[in-house]
Amino acid sequence: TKQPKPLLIRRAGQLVTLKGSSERPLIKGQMRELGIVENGSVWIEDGKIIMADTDEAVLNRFGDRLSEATVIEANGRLVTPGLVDPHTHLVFVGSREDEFEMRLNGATYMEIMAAGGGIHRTTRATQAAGEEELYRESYKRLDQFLKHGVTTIEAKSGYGLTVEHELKQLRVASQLNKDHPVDIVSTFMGAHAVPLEYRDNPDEFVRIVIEEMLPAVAETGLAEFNDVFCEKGVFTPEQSERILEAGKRYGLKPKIHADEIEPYQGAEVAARVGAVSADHLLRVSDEGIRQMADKGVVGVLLPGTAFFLMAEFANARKMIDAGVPVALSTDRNPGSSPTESLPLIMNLGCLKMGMTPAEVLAAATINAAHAISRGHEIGSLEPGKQADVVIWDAPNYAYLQYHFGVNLVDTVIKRGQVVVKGGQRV
Ligand SMILES: O=C(O)CC1=NCN=C1
Ligand SMILES: [Zn+2]
Repeated sequence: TKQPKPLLIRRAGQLVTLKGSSERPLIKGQMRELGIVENGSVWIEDGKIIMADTDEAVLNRFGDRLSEATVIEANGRLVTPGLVDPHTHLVFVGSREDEFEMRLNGATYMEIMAAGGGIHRTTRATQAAGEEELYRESYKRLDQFLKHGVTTIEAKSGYGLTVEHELKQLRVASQLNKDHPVDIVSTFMGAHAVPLEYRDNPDEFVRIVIEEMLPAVAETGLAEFNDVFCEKGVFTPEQSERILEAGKRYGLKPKIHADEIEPYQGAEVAARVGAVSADHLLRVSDEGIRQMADKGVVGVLLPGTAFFLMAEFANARKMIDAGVPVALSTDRNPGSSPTESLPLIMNLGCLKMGMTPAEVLAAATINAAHAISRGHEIGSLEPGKQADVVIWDAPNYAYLQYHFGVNLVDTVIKRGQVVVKGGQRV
């Protein structure tokens, strides 16, 4: 078949390459080394980055083929790798703005959940929904992600809580991965909540997750990771560890929702099981931080949830300085973080978690890629990487965090194809 024409993105004011970060996530001062090339250009062929360097160097090598290439002028604007969101609950139906209003009238997230709302409510709606409705509602959220510069996301199940409905969610995510430009990496999260009917016997539900759900999911190959909501009133550290160790036996890499609402040793569980990431960490202990840094567990921070639940923010500064590789995510879900704007999450990283504009960019690209085991394919602009690129209506990377609350995405390129132009889907 005829290969598509080469694509040349020319003359970026700042080309953020993040080169040299494919082997392992960035820690400490490395998170501030963005590999910026002034007046940079990118040569793309067959959906891959061939060269990302100064305009002069790229033209020296490819100038004789300029006439056969499609040229996009960056005209001095900022060019970065496509953003990566390593933690979403993408596949669900419905919304919970009434619970949002209840919380603003004094109710708490856990009170609402204990009364049968929250996750249980979205679970009932998702169990009742067909695959077409789940697909259609999730497709719209993927368009929002793409318009905000996000080119790869992780998507969890966890609103099914039965074998049948968990597999339904994972099938929808798999089909969306085929049909939509945004790449999707899937996580099984049967251990998202203890269904109300097992509230008096949670260990029976843990047994169902381990003995019935995990083998069924593993057999389909529809999930790469296994995640658990380790939280007071949900799954204990002991139950979480059993579920994650069982997932490893089926080849599913562990992730964990850790220390989100109460300090609960979730980070310590992550270090013990060798989790790829521990997520939330608003209440993580110093010992948990030390163990995560020691084991290279990526700390995925979700300031959208802290913002939306009016809770305290994770101490990113402390984790970065302690050597934990930090990533950022929207935690897109209908209850605690209903947003697809990873750029807004980056603003919160700066304004509420003590991160610098360079660190939040590393956290929403290469470190997020490592949090979903994709550090070799995406998250930086280097030869051989997938050609996922964003041209921003901004002169430099600091401007992204300075001009907040609006969408500054101009063009998104996914595997070498223009999929957003002038901020609109094409
Ligand atoms: O509230 C939800 O639907 C999702 C959630 N899981 C753990 N925290 C929030
Ligand atoms: Zn979550």
